[in-house]
Amino acid sequence: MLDPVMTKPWDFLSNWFQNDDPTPFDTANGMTFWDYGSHQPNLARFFNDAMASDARLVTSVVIEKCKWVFEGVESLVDVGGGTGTVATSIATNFPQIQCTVLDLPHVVADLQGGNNLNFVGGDMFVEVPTAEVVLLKWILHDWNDEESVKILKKCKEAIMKSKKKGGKVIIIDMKVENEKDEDDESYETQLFFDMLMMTLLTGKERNEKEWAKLFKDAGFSDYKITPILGLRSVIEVYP
Ligand SMILES: C[S@@+](CC[C@H](N)C(=O)[O-])C[C@H]1O[C@@H](n2cnc3c(N)ncnc32)[C@H](O)[C@@H]1O
Repeated sequence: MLDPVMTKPWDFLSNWFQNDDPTPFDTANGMTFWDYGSHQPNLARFFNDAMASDARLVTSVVIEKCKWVFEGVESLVDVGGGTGTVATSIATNFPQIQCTVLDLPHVVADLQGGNNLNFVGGDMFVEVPTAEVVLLKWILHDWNDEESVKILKKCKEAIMKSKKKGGKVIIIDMKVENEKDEDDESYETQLFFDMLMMTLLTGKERNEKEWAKLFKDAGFSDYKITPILGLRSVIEVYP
């Protein structure tokens, strides 16, 4: 997070307010964060390592506290699943689930799957592989509402094409609170992540009302939120 590539965009906030670039990162580097990663293996490597470290912690908590979200599931695609830390853990703990990781081609190019795990290079805005369950961990907060609705619609198409009925999207992401409670650090973390998503990407952090609007706009009928770790929740979204 302290690599100059990540810190430089903060110096460009003022310029960005006066131009039409999508993000301060674009103003500082002349391309989007994801394009930069595809040109600069170093950024991609340390970013993917950071994501994998977070994934190890969060997945262990989800598997311990929310095992039931995966019970009875036969196929799952982890969209934007990075180098596969979450999917590997799910594939190991739930051998009956056929797991697929979808990520950008350069991220998954050299990765090998296993018995019930495979990697697919692609673009989630174009197609999400068919599966009963679609997992989105740390994905939708990277994108604005319009982009998030497009991703969710692709996820819904993937679920509807699955032969097994009763599918869902499982989102692992932040649900922010608008009211400030006694925990200053937790409130500051929400604000920091909201600013970080705006500075590096086109995203934002969302409260429950904002999440619910995304789900409705993408054609989903219901959802259930289970808080798991700090500000992080598991959100199950039903077609
Ligand atoms: C914030 S990371 C989250 C990684 C992983 N889900 C985790 O939580 O550890 C976002 C991921 O989305 C991937 N990504 C970005 N644009 C994508 C696209 N158009 N199609 C598929 N994956 C994409 C990135 O390469 C990155 O691995």
